[in-house]
Amino acid sequence: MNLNEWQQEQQRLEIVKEKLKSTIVDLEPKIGQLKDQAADIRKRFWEEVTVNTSTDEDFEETFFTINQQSAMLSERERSHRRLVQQWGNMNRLLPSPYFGRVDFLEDGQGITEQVYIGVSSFADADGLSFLVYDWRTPIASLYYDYPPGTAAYETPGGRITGTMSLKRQYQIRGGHLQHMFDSSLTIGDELLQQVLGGGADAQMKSIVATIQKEQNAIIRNDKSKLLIVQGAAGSGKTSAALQRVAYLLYKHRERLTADQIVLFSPNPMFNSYVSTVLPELGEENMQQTTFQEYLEYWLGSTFRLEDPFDQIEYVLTGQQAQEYKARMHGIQYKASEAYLQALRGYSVWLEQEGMKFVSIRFQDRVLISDEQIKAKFYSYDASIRLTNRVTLVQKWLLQELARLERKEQEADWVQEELNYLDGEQYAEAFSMLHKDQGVFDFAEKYARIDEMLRNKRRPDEGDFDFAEREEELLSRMIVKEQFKPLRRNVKQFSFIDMLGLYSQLFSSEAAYREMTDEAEVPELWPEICVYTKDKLSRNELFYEDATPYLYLKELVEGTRTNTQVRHIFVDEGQDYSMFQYEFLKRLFPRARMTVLGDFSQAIFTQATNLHGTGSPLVRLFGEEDTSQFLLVRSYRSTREIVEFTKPLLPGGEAIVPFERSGRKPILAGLETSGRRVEQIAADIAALQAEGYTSIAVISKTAAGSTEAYEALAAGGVKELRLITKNTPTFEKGILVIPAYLAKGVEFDAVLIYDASLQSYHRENERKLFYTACTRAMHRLLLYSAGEWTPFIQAVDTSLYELL
Ligand SMILES: Nc1ncnc2c1ncn2[C@@H]1O[C@H](COP(=O)(O)OP(=O)(O)OP(=O)(O)O)[C@@H](O)[C@H]1O
Repeated sequence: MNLNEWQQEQQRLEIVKEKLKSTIVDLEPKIGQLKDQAADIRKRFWEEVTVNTSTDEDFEETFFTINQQSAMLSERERSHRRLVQQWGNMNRLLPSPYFGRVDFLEDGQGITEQVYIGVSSFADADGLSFLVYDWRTPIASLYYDYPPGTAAYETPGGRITGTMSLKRQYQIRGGHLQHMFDSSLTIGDELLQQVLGGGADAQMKSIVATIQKEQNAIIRNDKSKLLIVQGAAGSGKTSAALQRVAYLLYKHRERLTADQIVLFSPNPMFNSYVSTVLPELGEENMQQTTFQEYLEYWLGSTFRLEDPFDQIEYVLTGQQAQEYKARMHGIQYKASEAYLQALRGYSVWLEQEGMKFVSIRFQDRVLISDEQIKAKFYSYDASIRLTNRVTLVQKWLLQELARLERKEQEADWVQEELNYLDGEQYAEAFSMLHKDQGVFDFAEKYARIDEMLRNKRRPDEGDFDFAEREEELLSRMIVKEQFKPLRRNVKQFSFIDMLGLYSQLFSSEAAYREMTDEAEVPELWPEICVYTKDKLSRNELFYEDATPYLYLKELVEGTRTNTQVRHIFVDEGQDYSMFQYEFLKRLFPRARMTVLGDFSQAIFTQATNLHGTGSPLVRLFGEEDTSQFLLVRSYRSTREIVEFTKPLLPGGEAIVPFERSGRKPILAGLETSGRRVEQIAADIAALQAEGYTSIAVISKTAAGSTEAYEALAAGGVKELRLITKNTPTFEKGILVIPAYLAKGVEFDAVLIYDASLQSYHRENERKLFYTACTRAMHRLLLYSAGEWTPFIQAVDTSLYELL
C-alpha cells in the first residue's frame, strides 16, 4: 500500500471524526430540550386536561384531551430516546468509526461507491451520503461474502449485482489508524490473526469486523422457522448467535424489541460471559435464561429439583449405585419422543378413567372429597376434552365453595371467633368496615339482594338492625378470609393430584402399556419404576422427569404459552432432549428458533444429534421450514491444539483449524500426585510470566475440582478461585472448574488436572474430555500421575510434547 493511500485514508478518518464530533455537539442540546419538554408535559399533564364526566360530550372531550396529551408525551419521549440512541452510536463510532471498506460498482451505474462499514450508520449533514454504513445494512454483506471481483447482495427490492474493485480492512483504535490491509481473500486473515492472537477475556467480544462468510449466512438468515447450526468447538456458534440477535433487532427495529428474544444458556455464569456483546453493539440485551430456571419457576415450590449438573455428576460418578444401569436407561427414555407420545396417550386414557384428585379440606374436615370431584369429572360428556373438563370441574368447585362458605357462616367456630373479638378489636373491625365504604356498601347491597332472593326480607322492608347486620357482615368476612386460600388453590388446580398422576405411570409394564397405548417400554422398567416412585415420594424430581412432569401438567391443566416472544436461541443445543425441544416449541408458539450446538460436545445422556437428515430436530418444524448449517473451521484454538484435539473424536478429521500457530500441547506424566501439584504450580507461574491472565485448571467432576483446588492451594498457588455451579459471574484469573461448567467459555491456557486412564476411559467421558481440551486458546497442558487416558494414547506422538 503506498504512502499516498495511507495519507488519504488518514485524512478521511480525520474528516469523519470531525463530523462525528460536531454531530455529537449538535445533538446534546436537542437531547436536553426534548428531555425537558417531556418532563414538562408530564408535570403539567393534568393542568392541560379538564376532567369533566358529567355528560357524554364532556366525557368524550376529556377522553380526547387525555389522549392528545399522552400522544404528545410519548412522541417527545420517543424522539428523545431516538436521539439518545443516535448520540450513543456516534460516541461509539468516534474511537473507531469503521473497520472495513468495499468499493463497489453496481451494474448499469457509472460511479463506484466507497462503502465504509462500522458498528452503526453515520450520514453526512445532507442526510443522503453515508460516511459509514451499519454492518447490518444489505450493502455491507458484500464485505463479508465476497473477495474482490463480481459480487452481489440482496435487498428488499431484489438482488444487486456488480463488481467489487477493492476490499480493505482497518484497525482504528482511540481514533488513530493503526493498520490497514487490502485483502483478496473473503476477509483478510491478517485482522483475524490479530484478533484471535489476543488474550481471553471475562466477557465475550463482538466479532463484527471479522465475521466469516459461513457465519454471515447464519446471522442474516431470515427465512426459516428453525435454524440448526452444528459447529466444531470454537467455530463461532455463540458469536454468530449474538450477532444474529443484533442483526434481527436492526432489521426489524420497527416491530421487534430485545425482550421478545430469549437466549437459553447452559448455566448462569455463561449468561454473564455473553452479556456485554449486544450493549457493545449499541443494542439492548435479549432476555437470558437457563432451562433450569424455567423449571424452577414452575416446579420449584412443589419439588426439590435435581439440576442437570447434579445429574451429570451422578452419571460420571454413580457407577457403583445399584440402580445405575436402570437410571441410564430411564434418562434416555424420558428424554425421547416416544415418552412424549406415551404421555399424550396417557392423557387420552385419562379421559376415560384413572384421574386422580385431592380432597378439599378445611380445618381438618373434608369439604369436597376426591371421590366427589372424580365423580363430577366423569359425569361430564365423554367427548369433552380433558383440559376442558378440568376447567368445568374448576368452575364447579368455585361454585361449591361459595355455597359452602355461606353455610359455614353459621358454624360455631365463627360465632366463637366473633365473641373472641374484644371491644377494641370489634371497634377496629367496625371502623375498618366503614372506612372501606365501597366494600361496605357493596357488601350491604349484596346481603340485601341475597336476602330478598331467599325471601327473608320484603323489598319494601326498610329499617333493620344495624348491630345484627354488622355482626353478619363480620362473620361473612371472617369466613371469607379463611376460604381465600381454598379458592386460590382451586384456581391453581391444586385439586388435581399431579404427583399421583405422574406416579401412576410407573406401575407395572402391562399397566403402562395400557395407560399410554405405547408398545415400547424401556429395558429395566421395573427398576425404573422403583427409583422414580421413590424419588417422587420424597417430593423430589430427577432432572429427566422435570420436563415430562411439566408437560403432563399442561396436558391436564391446559398449555401455558408465551405469545410475546418472537425468537428463541438455544446455545449448547446438543444438551437438550427432543422432549425439551417439543416443549419449547409449544411454550413459544409464535417464536422462530435458532439452535446452535456441537454433537461432539454432547456430554449429557439425553443429548440430541442436531445435524444431518437423520436429525430428529429437523422434524420439529419439518424440512421445508428448517435450514441447517455446518461450521467446520475452528477459530478459538491454535492450529497445534486443534490438531491434537481432532483425533480425540471419531470424525474429528473434518475440523479445519484456523492458521494460527502456537506451542504444541504438553503432556506431563508424573510419578505421584504430590509431584503433579508441584509441576502445575510451576507451570501456572510460568504461564503468568508469559503474560497469560486467564488460566483454567479443569477437572472432570465437582469433587475433582474441590480436590484439585485444595491441593493446589496447599501447594502454594495464590489467588486460585474454585468455580461451582452456583458461581454467578465469570471472571478472569486462575480458576479451578469442572469440565461441564467450562462449556461455551474459553481461556488463554487450560491445564487438564488429571488426564489419566482412571479419570477418562469410558466412552461417555470422551466428549467431556474433548470439551475440556477445546477450551484452550493458546496453551494446553495435560497431567497424569498414572497411565494416560486411552483417548490420548490414540493420538499421534508428533502432535504433542512430552515434559
Ligand atoms: N469471525 C470471527 N472473528 C473473530 N473471532 C471469532 C470469529 N468467530 C469466532 N471467533 C472467536 O472464536 C472463539 C470461539 O467462538 P465461540 O465461543 O462463538 O465458539 P463456539 O462455536 O460457540 O464454541 P464452543 O462450541 O466451543 O462453545 C471466540 O473467542 C470468538 O471471539
